[in-house]
Amino acid sequence: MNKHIDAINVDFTYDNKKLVLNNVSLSTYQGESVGLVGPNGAGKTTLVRVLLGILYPKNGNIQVFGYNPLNKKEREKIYGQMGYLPEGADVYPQLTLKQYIELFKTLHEVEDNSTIEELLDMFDLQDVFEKRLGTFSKGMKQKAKLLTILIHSPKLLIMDEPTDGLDIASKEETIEYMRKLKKKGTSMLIATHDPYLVENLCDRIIMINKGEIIFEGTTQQLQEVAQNEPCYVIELMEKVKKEKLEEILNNIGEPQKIIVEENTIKIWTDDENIAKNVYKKVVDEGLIVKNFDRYLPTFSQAYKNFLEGK
Ligand SMILES: Nc1ncnc2c1ncn2[C@@H]1O[C@H](COP(=O)(O)OP(=O)(O)OP(=O)(O)O)[C@@H](O)[C@H]1O
Repeated sequence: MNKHIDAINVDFTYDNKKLVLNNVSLSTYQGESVGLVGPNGAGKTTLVRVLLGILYPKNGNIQVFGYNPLNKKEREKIYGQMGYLPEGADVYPQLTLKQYIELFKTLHEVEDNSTIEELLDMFDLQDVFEKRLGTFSKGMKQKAKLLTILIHSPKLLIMDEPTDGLDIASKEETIEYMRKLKKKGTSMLIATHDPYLVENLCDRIIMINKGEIIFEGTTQQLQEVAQNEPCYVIELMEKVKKEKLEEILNNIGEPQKIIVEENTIKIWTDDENIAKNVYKKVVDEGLIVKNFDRYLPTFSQAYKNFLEGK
C-alpha cells in the first residue's frame, strides 16, 4: 500500500526547553483515515503543523508523498495534492462565497465545476453563493472552508477539527462524502475531539498525550484494551422480572459480579466458563437468548478509561 505520510522520531519544542512532541512516529496510507485524538494541549495541532512544514521539528524525518515538507519546492508538490483544514482559522469576511471559491479554483487550477456544485448542494450553500462570508454562521463558515479543501479532489486531507460547528445532518453528509473519497484512495489525518466522527470515519486512531503517542490501533482495539474488567453480556428475547432472574442465578459459580436488568445479564469475570455457565442455566430455565457476547465499553468510555489509566 502507498504511504502518504511518513514521520519518524519527530521531536518539537516551542521554547527549546520542553518537548511538545517527543519521539513521534506515524504513517498514513492511501485510502486510510486516521484519527488523531488526545486531550487539550496534547500536541495534535502542533503535530499537524510540523507534518505540513509550517513548524520546524527539532529532530526527526518527515515525508509526505515522498517529499520533504521542510523544503519549499517539495512542499509545493505536497500542497498541490492535498487539502488542509486548519483549526478555527477565520475566513476572509469581505469575500463572497463565490469569490472565496474562485480563489481556491485558481490556486488549484480547477476548471470543472461539477465537484463544486455537488459540494454546494451537499452543504446547502447554493442560496448564499453571492453572500459575504462575514455574514455566515460558524457552521456555514466551516462548510465553506471544507468545500475549498475538497474542490480539487485531494489525495490527502489533513484536517484539524473538521466537524466543529456542524449540525448532525451536515456531519453525517460530510462523513459520507469523506467515505467516498476514501474509496477513491484519499487518505486522511484528522485531529479531533468528536467521538462520532472517529467511530464513523476513522479506520485507525493515534492517541497522543503530553506529546507522546500512547495508543495506536482501531477503535475496537481501544475498547478491548481499555476495559477495566472483562465483561460478558447475555441479552434475552423478552423482559423477565429482575427478582426471577436473580433467583435463577442465585447459585451460579463464583462470578465476581452479576448485574441483572430486565432483559440483560452482565457478568463481570475473567473466567469465560463462568459466563458460559450462566448462559447454560438461563437456557435450561427455558429463557430465549437473543445475544451472548463480550461486552465492550463505548469508544468515549474506553477513551476516558485509557487516559485515566495512564
Ligand atoms: N505558539 C505556541 N507557543 C508556545 N507554546 C504553544 C504554542 N502553541 C501551542 N503551544 C503549547 O504546545 C502544547 C500543545 O498544544 P497543541 O495546540 O498542539 O495541542 P492540541 O492537542 O492541539 O490541543 P487542543 O485539543 O486543545 O486543540 C500545549 O502545551 C500548548 O500550550
